[in-house]
This record gives sequence, structure tokens and C-alpha cells, in this order.
Amino acid sequence: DLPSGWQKKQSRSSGRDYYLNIYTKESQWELPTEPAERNRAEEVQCSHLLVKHNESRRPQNYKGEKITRNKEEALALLQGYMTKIQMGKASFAEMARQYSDCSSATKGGDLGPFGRGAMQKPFEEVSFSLKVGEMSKPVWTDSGVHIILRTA
Ligand SMILES: N=C(N)NCCC[C@H](NC(=O)[C@@H]1CCC/C1=C\[C@H](COP(=O)(O)O)NC(=O)[C@@H](N)Cc1ccccc1)C(N)=O
Repeated sequence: DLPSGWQKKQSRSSGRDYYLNIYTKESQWELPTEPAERNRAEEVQCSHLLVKHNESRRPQNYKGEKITRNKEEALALLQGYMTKIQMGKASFAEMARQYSDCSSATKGGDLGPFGRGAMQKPFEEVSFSLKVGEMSKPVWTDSGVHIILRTA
């Protein structure tokens, strides 16, 4: 069976099978392989940068400001932040502190250690599949769209 979050789909145009990750929304032709050491850790520690949108379950940031951007705009913003981090222009913590809509922004995005059952499923699955030091692709939850950095 497929690694967590992956589903087999059929391409409407070519009829070929492809694979879609329901958490990160990424798709690929080749069969997804289980991350090398599928994490069996009881707890992980992650930081995240959350960009909320107008369909978020709580469309306001931790400063109480109302969020009006839509999903597309939220993803575009997040991808811009990811690029800056990947280019080494700013640290994950600096970007989370400056731009995250979650109260963990005051801690550079640090959520502290958590076990399974604490976070929304998409967030948990991706967090537990990251290696320490690895940053995720955009992950969608009811809160908005996140990038996750596993720190321990
Ligand atoms: N350590 C825990 N167990 N704290 C409870 C987490 C609840 C959990 N939260 C989530 O899954 C998402 C992913 C990470 C943050 C988050 C959502 C929201 C923002 O979104 P919103 O709720 O406005 O939709 N931030 C939080 O919850 C913050 N208290 C996280 C936090 C902040 C500072 C220090 C520690 C933890 C859930 N089951 O909803």
C-alpha cells in the first residue's frame, strides 16, 4: 500500500495512473516510496510558518487582525517565504517570526515537542515523515497553509 497521504488517481487527459498527496497536494507519475526511515518516533519537535486565508477555520492572526487573502494568495505568499529560506536569505525562525499567522510566531514558529494526536492530521503526518532538519512542502490544514521544519 501507499505511504501515508498518497492516493492513486487516473489522469483525465491520458487515462494514465498518477499519485496525489492529499496533504501537500503534490502529484507525480512514479509510485511514491516510503520515506527511508519512516519515523517511528513517539514525539517530534517542529517549527511552522502558517499563512491563513479567508476560508481558514479562524480567519484572524494572533494579533487579532482579520485575514482577507484567499487560498491562492496565501499559497503564493508561502512559496515566496520558502524560496527566501531555501536561498539562505533568511532563517526559518526569522521568517516565521515576521510572517506566521500563528501565535508560535513569537517563538520563531517553534511548537515544542508533540506526539501523535496533538495536531491536525495533515500537519501530524507530514511532521512525522520529516527528517530532523528537513523542511516540508506546503501543507494544508483547516487553519491555512503551513511550511513545517522538523527541529528534533
Ligand atoms: N501543542 C499543542 N498541542 N497545541 C495545540 C495545537 C492544536 C492543534 N493545532 C494544529 O494542528 C495547527 C498546526 C500547528 C498549529 C496549529 C494551529 C493554530 C493556529 O491556527 P488556528 O488554531 O487559529 O486555526 N496554532 C495553535 O494551535 C497554537 N496553539 C500552536 C502553539 C503556539 C505556541 C506554542 C505552542 C503551540 C489542533 N489540533 O488544532
